[in-house]
Amino acid sequence: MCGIVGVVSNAPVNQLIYDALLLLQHRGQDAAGIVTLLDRKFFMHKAKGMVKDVFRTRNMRALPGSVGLGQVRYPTAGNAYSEEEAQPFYVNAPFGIVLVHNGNLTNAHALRAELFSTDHRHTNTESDSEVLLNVLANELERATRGVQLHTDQLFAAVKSMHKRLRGSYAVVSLISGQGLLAFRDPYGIRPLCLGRNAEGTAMVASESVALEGLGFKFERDIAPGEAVFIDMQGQVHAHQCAEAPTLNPCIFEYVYLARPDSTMDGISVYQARLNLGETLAKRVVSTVPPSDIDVIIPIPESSRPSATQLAHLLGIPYREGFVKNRYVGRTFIMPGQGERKKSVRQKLNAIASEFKGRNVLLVDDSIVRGTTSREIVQMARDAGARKVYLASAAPPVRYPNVYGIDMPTKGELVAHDRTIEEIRALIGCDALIYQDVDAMKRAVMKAAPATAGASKFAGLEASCFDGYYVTGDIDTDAINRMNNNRPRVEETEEDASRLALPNLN
Ligand SMILES: O=P(O)(O)OC[C@H]1O[C@H](OP(=O)(O)OP(=O)(O)O)[C@H](O)[C@@H]1O
Ligand SMILES: NC(=O)CC[C@H](N)C(=O)O
Ligand SMILES: [Mg+2]
Repeated sequence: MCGIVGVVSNAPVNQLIYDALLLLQHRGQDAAGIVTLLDRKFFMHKAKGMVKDVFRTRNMRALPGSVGLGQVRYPTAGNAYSEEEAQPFYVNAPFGIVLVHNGNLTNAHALRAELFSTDHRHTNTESDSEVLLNVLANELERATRGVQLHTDQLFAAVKSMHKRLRGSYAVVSLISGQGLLAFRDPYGIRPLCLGRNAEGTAMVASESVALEGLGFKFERDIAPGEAVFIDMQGQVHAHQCAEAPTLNPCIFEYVYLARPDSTMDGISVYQARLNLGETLAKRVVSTVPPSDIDVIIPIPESSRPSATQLAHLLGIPYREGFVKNRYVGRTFIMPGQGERKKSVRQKLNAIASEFKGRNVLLVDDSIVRGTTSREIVQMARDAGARKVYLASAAPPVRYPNVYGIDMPTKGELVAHDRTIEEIRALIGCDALIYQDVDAMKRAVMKAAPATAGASKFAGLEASCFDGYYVTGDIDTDAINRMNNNRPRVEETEEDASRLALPNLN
């Protein structure tokens, strides 16, 4: 899950895109980039790092034009260390196209070979997004051969792309001299929405928070399979380009990835997290008697809404026992286990008085590799807690995710092939309570307003919890191939042996 944004205005857009990327920073911390368009010429600046570090004043001055796009990257394919794989990507023909992508292609390997052998196109990085751009270029070239570019050709190109691409993709692209083309995969796995401000500037973005935070009015989500073209005058043309689109948004967006103040496909992320706390409360009481819990403490940041609701329903005091260092980013999306582990300690510090002599129930939104939980449980014990219980607002993450969350190896998942008791022993808590898969799905769907209708959803993409891959073409070979092209980071020996099961006897 990266953050993407595109803008068509009649005033300079560099600052607007920068501000939107800041609002989407939680979706990617690894690299950032902006392209603007002025008189058919693209201006680009991209580099590794957070938005505020990547763009200095001199870089901003070198981004003129009233049309542009940007991205914050969380690598899921290719090389996390490569500056070249920061987005946007550029290709010179046809017309000149730049593109940003959120998601993960599951057939990038086959497409790369096909692009070379059949389409005679060269890609120069390991990024699946560069492959995606070249497929767009190829299909656009084919659709416009011998004719003037018109919206019909743009939509025909997206239609052909849907036939070639597999996996998840929310895309924003700029076509020099023409306008902005945005589209979403036929399963609607990754989010994308559209809005406008009082001056008539149009914006597409991954999350509604980017629109609302900048004074734009949210207009609508882009539908699965739909393409939206915004011409240079700001006029929006939309067309359904997929044959049988269905809406299956990624459930992990609601659990962890998105900001709580965003609404995606009609579902408020905050309300979904409150609901998850509510259903989690039922699981907690069936495992630990509430009278045995003195205090409920969230593991900041993302678990807070679920923890407040849980505490409210159980009638147990809610306390902020961990203080978060706001200058350390999100741990889960950092590349490399060593960095993630170190960051948990740097990021969270316990207030000993909230733990001393108490039975505490710690609440997290999810437990993936178990990095956070293991450190936090130990910190709670070090701070003097008597008993440390742990509850997760999401069920065990047992299967690889191949749609844009970097957790494709089963071996990395603390819950894979382990019983709850084994996981509990590994994490080191006195009781471990997980949400149930169906309860999680119901809790998120319950946050869909009656008017928008739960009926528009075919389901929620929840493969990392239930092992069901909505695109239907994910087997062990596909997962192995993607593993071979994962963002790789050097691991220490200690990291490698980290998940070895301790002797439980
Ligand atoms: O089991 P793990 O592999 O540690 O992953 C799960 C943890 O990572 C995330 O926190 P993160 O620090 O990324 O972000 P947050 O501040 O939004 O909670 C998530 O909220 C869990 O706390
Ligand atoms: N998280 C994402 O959306 C990643 C986009 C793309 N697959 C990359 O690795 O750069
Ligand atoms: Mg967290």
